[in-house]
Amino acid sequence: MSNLSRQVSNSLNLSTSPNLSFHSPPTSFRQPPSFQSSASYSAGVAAIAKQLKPFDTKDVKVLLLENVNQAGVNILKEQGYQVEAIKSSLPEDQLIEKIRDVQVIGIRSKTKLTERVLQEAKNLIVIGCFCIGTNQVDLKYAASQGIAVFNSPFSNSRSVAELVIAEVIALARQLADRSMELHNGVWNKVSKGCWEVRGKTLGIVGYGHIGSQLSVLAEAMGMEVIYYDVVTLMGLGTAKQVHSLDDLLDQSDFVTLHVPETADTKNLIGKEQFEKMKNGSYLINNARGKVVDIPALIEAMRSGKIAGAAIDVFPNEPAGNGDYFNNELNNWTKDLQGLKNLILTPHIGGSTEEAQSAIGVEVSNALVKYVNEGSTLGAVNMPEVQLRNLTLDEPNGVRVVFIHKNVPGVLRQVNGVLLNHNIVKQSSDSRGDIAYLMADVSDVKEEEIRNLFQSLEELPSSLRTRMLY
Ligand SMILES: NC(=O)C1=CN([C@@H]2O[C@H](COP(=O)(O)OP(=O)(O)OC[C@H]3O[C@@H](n4cnc5c(N)ncnc54)[C@H](O)[C@@H]3O)[C@@H](O)[C@H]2O)C=CC1
Ligand SMILES: O=C(O)C(=O)COP(=O)(O)O
Repeated sequence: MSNLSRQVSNSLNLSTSPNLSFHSPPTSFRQPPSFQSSASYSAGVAAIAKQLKPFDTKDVKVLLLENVNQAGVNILKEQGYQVEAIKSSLPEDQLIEKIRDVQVIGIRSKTKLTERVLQEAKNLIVIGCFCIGTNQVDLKYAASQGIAVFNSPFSNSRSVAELVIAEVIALARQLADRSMELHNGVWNKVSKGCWEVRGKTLGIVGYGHIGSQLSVLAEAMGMEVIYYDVVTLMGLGTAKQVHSLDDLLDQSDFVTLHVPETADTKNLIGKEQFEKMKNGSYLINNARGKVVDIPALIEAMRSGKIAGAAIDVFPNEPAGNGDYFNNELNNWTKDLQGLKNLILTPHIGGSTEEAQSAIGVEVSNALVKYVNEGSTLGAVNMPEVQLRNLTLDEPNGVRVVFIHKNVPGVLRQVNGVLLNHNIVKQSSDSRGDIAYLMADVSDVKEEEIRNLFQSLEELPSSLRTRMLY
């Protein structure tokens, strides 16, 4: 089959453009990979894994926004994909224009992939969030269109935790103000209102990857650590979980937020919560802009209730470097900029060389595994399904990926379509309304692929079908 040319139209969801012709992967893509399935070994045959490619890889169009790290860009380019990498996010109209054309999009925290945008993304099969948060993507709608979403769940956690440590000390010592004053020629040597952090209590809201990492670092500096989380979690070191957010606010000298943006965390910290915090305590927000009611923070800082704050994330953030951060973006910006002992940073919590290259590699590899092999391992909106490799000694093997509504009777229908072929292996799982099925089928002739594809697409439960070979 490898030498046959394929004419398969875009309506089959096999490629981007209706007019493209499809060819087998070049032989250069069939290098023996380092991984061989354990089953092949156990059979005593060192079978070579077959490198699956859905289409001539240069037909795969990828749009990367928000300055995705070069290590990630390179991985996608090495596959032969057509990669367009842009340093900023795009206004919605330009995003819609571009997303229509691509199978793969990579974004960071800024680009909103709403239902409105995704409705236009007719060719899109997968989204890579080159960051932790996935709140910027309508995950449910994406799944309903058979679009898988991947992220990097912890590659920048350490970077955020270290930034918080820096901020805790900087706030306790009013470091940003002193530095700013001296930049302006003012010598202001003060100790009033400046503290050591040793023995102070750090209250962590959200004890996940970042919160728990931070917990360890803070204890090493001699801080007491308490945390609040909706889930009961084991504290690291001597950190203790408290029963409620109010308990945490009541006991903490520093409150730091590490929750995702959800309906429940919107304005989690507002006027009422500031009143419950200790007099002269500090707030740090590296989570998401909407988690804190900023006008309420401004009031609490003006009154002296809150002695300092560090804010890295904002409800509306500029599209890219060099853009203005002013009242047009958020109508309280000027008031915020006028406050003392307030550290403002441009969403740099995860912005380190280490984190960005690790994220680039991790997410790009997940995208390649999904595009080429159908593996959903690590997907955030689909069940996780993967199959061991097809091997080169299985001639004319085809991998069927069938994303479908999670309703009764589908497996019977799919196996009905595949009736005349040997299903070498099959795996299927569901997550909410969506189910994902992969099957490796042997001895499929070139001309049969289209028919199998069409028969699967015609099943009432079908959301998206892909044939990899
Ligand atoms: N400033 C930056 O550059 C970065 C910001 N982030 C933000 O930090 C967030 C947290 O990241 P991770 O620690 O990796 O996430 P995670 O998912 O590992 O942990 C989040 C924790 O928050 C808890 N949680 C959820 N809702 C809660 C609520 N209402 N009250 C209390 N706890 C709640 C969860 O149970 C979980 O333990 C991300 O979702 C992202 O929005 C992440 C990386 C970089
Ligand atoms: O990882 C996250 O969720 C972050 O907030 C970091 O976002 P960024 O990649 O800097 O746009």
